[in-house]
Amino acid sequence: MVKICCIGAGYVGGPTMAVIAVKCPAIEVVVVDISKPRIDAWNSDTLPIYEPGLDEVVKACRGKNLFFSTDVEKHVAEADIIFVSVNTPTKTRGLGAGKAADLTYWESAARMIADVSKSDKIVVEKSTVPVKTAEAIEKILTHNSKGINYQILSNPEFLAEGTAIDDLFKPDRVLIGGRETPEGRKAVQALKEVYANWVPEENIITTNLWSAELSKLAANAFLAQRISSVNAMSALCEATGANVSEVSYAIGKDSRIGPKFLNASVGFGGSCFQKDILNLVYICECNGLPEVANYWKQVIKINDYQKSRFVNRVVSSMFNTVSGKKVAVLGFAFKKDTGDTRETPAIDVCKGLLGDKAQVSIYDPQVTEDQIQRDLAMNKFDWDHPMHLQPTSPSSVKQELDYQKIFNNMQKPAFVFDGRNVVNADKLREIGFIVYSIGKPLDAWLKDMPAIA
Ligand SMILES: NC(=O)c1ccc[n+]([C@@H]2O[C@H](COP(=O)([O-])OP(=O)(O)OC[C@H]3O[C@@H](n4cnc5c(N)ncnc54)[C@H](O)[C@@H]3O)[C@@H](O)[C@H]2O)c1
Ligand SMILES: O=c1ccn([C@@H]2O[C@H](COP(=O)(O)OP(=O)(O)O[C@H]3O[C@H](CO)[C@@H](O)[C@H](O)[C@H]3O)[C@@H](O)[C@H]2O)c(=O)[nH]1
Repeated sequence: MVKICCIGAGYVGGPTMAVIAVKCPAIEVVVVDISKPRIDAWNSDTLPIYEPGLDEVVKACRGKNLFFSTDVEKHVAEADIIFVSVNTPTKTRGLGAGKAADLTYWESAARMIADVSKSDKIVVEKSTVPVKTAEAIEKILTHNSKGINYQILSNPEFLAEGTAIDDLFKPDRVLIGGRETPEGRKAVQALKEVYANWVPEENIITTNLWSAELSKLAANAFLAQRISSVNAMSALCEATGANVSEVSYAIGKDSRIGPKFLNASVGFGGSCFQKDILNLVYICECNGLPEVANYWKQVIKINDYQKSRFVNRVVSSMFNTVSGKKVAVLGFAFKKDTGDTRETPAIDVCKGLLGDKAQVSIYDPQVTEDQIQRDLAMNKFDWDHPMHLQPTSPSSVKQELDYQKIFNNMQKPAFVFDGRNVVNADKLREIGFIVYSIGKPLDAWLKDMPAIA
């Protein structure tokens, strides 16, 4: 029986390994982590992350061929294939602080693998890492190899939170990079055979190591760039009377552009886009490519601009101050169907409003009050915050808001600011609300109170 061990039981390690286990009954999969509360939660009825469909997959194979354990060394020693799926946050100190990826967790995992291994291993980079990381890992592993043969593969993960299980069941592609040597090709083949249990062969791409590592950063940069592009357009739409949804639809009909990922928003969030673009920017700078670095930096600058623009709209609409005014914030996670608050634009929006002394009440069915308090207490540089994986109790009860009742109880004029273009603005206007929708023609009220973006 092939044995897989995954180091890191987070948003990637947990769901990815659960899907491998459910699709490959002949493989034993053990997910290990240094965090006991996290492992305990994976072994309980309340999983540490909320992801539609995850409970069912875990329940189907946990205790059969899927295990969660804190006994990291034992399971690493026994494994044939080791996935490393630890966090790789942005460095907050020292060389490259604010941009470069912090590989502390990766390095300690690699050193531990070198220490405890007694048989040949395939070590798979699942975490998103800077291009050329495999070379550094190879050095750590082979430095003290005791005759053990290590093959390093890059197998970046492309799942998006909120749709992780669907994405893993039907990936657009699986990417495997390896050394172009006979041993390297053999290792690539071994990993390919795992995925071939459910992924069609034509969707499994094999490349060299550096292409695989860089493709992950490139994919996230391209995706985030689309959002910044449409968000930049949303500002111009508001200034001209164009409607960003109509513009997105019209351009998305061009098959070269395509319709996906063109929704204007208050800005992208999540643990990946900003971190990975900053990392890309740093790599470009280190390779003497400042023009390329500046090009990608703009994607983040527009994202920051979009968040400030939203806050400015709120404040300027209410006579340039929200001091003492009660603002309800509906939704705090970085997107729907997740409880993850890493880099959520809601943090910046709430901080902007609190900075203007608003009274802010926040609600998100997937996020605990403690988590929100921690997020708002953190200063901007604490990019990775390990507390985010506390068990949550997913509530699937959908509650419809009674906007008429809400309106009746609010001070007038009453406002709704929609950072995701999800409310029915016409209906709300009929009730009497002044509504701001990103990138849509402005209400007369808002036109008279131009925001300084
Ligand atoms: N979150 C996503 O949607 C997503 C998608 C694709 C790729 N990625 C990438 O995957 C990687 C992991 O992301 P994540 O969101 O799962 O992170 P996470 O913080 O949710 O999980 C990482 C886990 O690794 C554990 N860990 C750290 N060092 C360890 C060690 N030495 N030994 C054992 N366990 C250790 C931590 O305790 C934590 O539970 C990152 O590089 C990220 O960029 C994330
Ligand atoms: O048209 C869109 C699409 C997304 N978003 C926002 O963009 C952010 C990121 O969304 P999404 O990409 O769906 O979620 P992530 O879980 O961050 O997934 C991204 O980051 C992962 C980590 O690297 C990759 O694996 C995925 O392929 C990549 O989509 C969220 O705040 C969304 O609300 C928009 O504003 N407009």
